[in-house]
Amino acid sequence: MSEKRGAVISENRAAGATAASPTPAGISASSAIRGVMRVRSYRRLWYTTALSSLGDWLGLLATTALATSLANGYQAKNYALGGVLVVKLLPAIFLGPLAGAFADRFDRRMTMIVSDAVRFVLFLSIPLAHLVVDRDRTLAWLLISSFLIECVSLFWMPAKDASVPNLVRRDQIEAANQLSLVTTYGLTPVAGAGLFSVLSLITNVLARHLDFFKTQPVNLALYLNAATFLAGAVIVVFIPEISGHRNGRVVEGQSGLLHLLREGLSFIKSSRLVGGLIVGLVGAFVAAGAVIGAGKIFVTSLGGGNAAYGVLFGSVFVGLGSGMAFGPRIARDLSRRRLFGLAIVFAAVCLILTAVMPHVALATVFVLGLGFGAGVAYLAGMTLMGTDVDDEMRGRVFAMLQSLIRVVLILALAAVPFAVAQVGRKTFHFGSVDYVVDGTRIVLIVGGILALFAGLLAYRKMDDRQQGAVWQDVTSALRGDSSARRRMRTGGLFVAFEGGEGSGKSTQVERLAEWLRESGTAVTTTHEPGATDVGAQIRRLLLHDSPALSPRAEALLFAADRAHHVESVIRPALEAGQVVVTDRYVDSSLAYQGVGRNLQIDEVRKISRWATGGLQADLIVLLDLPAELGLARVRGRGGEDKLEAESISFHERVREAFRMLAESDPRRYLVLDASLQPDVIAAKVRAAVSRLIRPDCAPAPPPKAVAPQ
Ligand SMILES: Nc1ncnc2c1ncn2[C@@H]1O[C@H](COP(=O)(O)OP(=O)(O)OP(=O)(O)O)[C@@H](O)[C@H]1O
Ligand SMILES: Cc1cn([C@H]2C[C@H](O)[C@@H](COP(=O)(O)O)O2)c(=O)[nH]c1=O
Repeated sequence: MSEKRGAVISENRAAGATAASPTPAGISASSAIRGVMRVRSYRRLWYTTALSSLGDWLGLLATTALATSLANGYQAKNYALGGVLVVKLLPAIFLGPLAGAFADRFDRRMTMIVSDAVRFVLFLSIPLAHLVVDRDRTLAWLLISSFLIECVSLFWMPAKDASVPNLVRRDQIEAANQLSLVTTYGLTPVAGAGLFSVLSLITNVLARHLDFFKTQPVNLALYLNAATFLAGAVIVVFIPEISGHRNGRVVEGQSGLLHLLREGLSFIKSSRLVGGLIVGLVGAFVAAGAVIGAGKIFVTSLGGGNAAYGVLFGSVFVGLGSGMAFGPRIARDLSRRRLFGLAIVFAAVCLILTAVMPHVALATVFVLGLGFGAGVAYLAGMTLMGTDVDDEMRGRVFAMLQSLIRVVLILALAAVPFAVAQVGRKTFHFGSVDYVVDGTRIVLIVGGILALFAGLLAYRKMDDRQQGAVWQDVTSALRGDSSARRRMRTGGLFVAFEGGEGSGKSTQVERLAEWLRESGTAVTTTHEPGATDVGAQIRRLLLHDSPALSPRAEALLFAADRAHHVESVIRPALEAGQVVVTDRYVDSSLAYQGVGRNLQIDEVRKISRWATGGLQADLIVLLDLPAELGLARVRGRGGEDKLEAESISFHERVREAFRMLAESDPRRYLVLDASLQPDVIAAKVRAAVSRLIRPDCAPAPPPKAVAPQ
């Protein structure tokens, strides 16, 4: 429509729409994960991650089992087992930063392929060595190859982690990390343990008939383990998108690894975000190390046995998993920078409370909370590294933090039993009563206090909303108190129609409003740009007056129109409990300016969020139509405006952008084929709107006959 009227306000009987079926402004974890898995290149990377992680867990079980079976005597077996664990942890301490620089300097895909191929050969060499050399030499080779495998894994990990943000959209990074963490620490350990047991059973059966399997009890697992890495390498060959980014670029002048290392270190020193992440993660892992290191003695001091220790230990991981799975759902729109520090503070408080509990069961509850906080923080940290650290630094930052985590864990695990022994039992006298306090409690409290300071410091360093009160943020996040929900409690509902030129938005806005009015609902129909007096002038500037505007100026003018529109038309109508139906809203800016004009979609989103004060539509109806068809519809009416006059490829990109936006948040969108008959479209829209304004979720009976769908 070339010239639009002002906002039409219909003051019918008050809506009284006691909408009880809230449409969350966020997106459910499962649909976010489905969305990210629809990205082909990411899906392939996930297959590789899953295979590699399965190989890692299977490899850990198989190599430790083989090491103990190769050693003779109780002590030697323990040394062999400890030896495998030590050689697995050691490389991270000195190789981590170098591996990160490597991931930033060389083609990440090639790094992953070569790493997987080398791991395949190394894992395969262990059972082969077992076939040709004696037990002692096999054990020696097992330790050497485990060390080398770990070194190679250090190159694979940052290359993989740093690639994820290049394969998915920015708003999908959190879901991608969630999936990757759940796969690595939830699914594959269980699958690896299950597979290991099954392979052991098979080996036992085979050993009854074949001598080979008697002497080679875990080799089947090692062969399969090697195969997972080979398969992983092959899959990465088919993810060319990983290579299409900055990695592999030769930094002009100085491109050496040493230079990259120095550059990485100075970036890490100067970045408040990375500084906050370091402090926070050190705090979180000191807390985790304290619980793991002191857990057994702590449980014993409370009168618990091995079973209680197992439950307490397991609770850390159950909490971690829940934090990663449900954290984003609970935190919703809370800034991830704030969330990171707050989650560590929460974990620290839980640790302190754990330490003062009189009973194992109560302590377990707080250990769950501790794990939950750590899980939320870890996911938020990973997400921030993906969203807020530039591609060229990401490998180094990932690698540095991963190394740091390992070092802190090793140190905490080593220091805690020592500290407990030093503190011993303390007796405090209060009047005539003596209180005996176990050393573990004191160590746990100290660990909690350290973590608390770390969380607060991280929060201070990273807070990006220093003007806004944190309590408001937190309470509204916990209540799920999005502006959409609040409005729906007052009865207001905000529906936006979006789509390309001539897709039938104005027609459908009118049809919906007519139906609502007939059912006695107060409706405001409106549009962008130009629904207010000021807006009408902006519309002229944007669409008709010459000269052409620069893309940024255009984006700002659309935002200015929107700010005035929201303030003077939309918000008052919603506050009055009306249904507001708009022809175009924020998505038009994201699609036309963000994608059509090649401005960054996130930048445009920020401007719109600021202009609207965060007001989102409860339902976005996307009328989807090939650009050519829509343009043919509107060109018939003459008087083309500046945007209509853009090329067909511009309008096709805009269409794709609308579809992509809908795909990333399917619960808020109704995507309709705009080539259907107007009556059919109108009926589908009515059904969706009915579900939002009627508590029983049933579509309202149409006020008049409509064509069958
Ligand atoms: N479902 C439909 N099938 C065929 N023609 C339609 C359909 N819906 C609307 N039209 C016709 O297409 C033309 C454009 O419709 P409308 O003005 O509703 O689209 P619009 O999306 O608001 O356009 P604009 O992008 O200019 O705002 C009108 O002539 C209208 O009658
Ligand atoms: C809100 C908004 C609109 N546009 C473009 C899209 C259309 O080409 C015109 C509006 O024309 P209509 O006939 O009123 O649909 O403006 C945009 O580029 N960015 C926006 O935010």
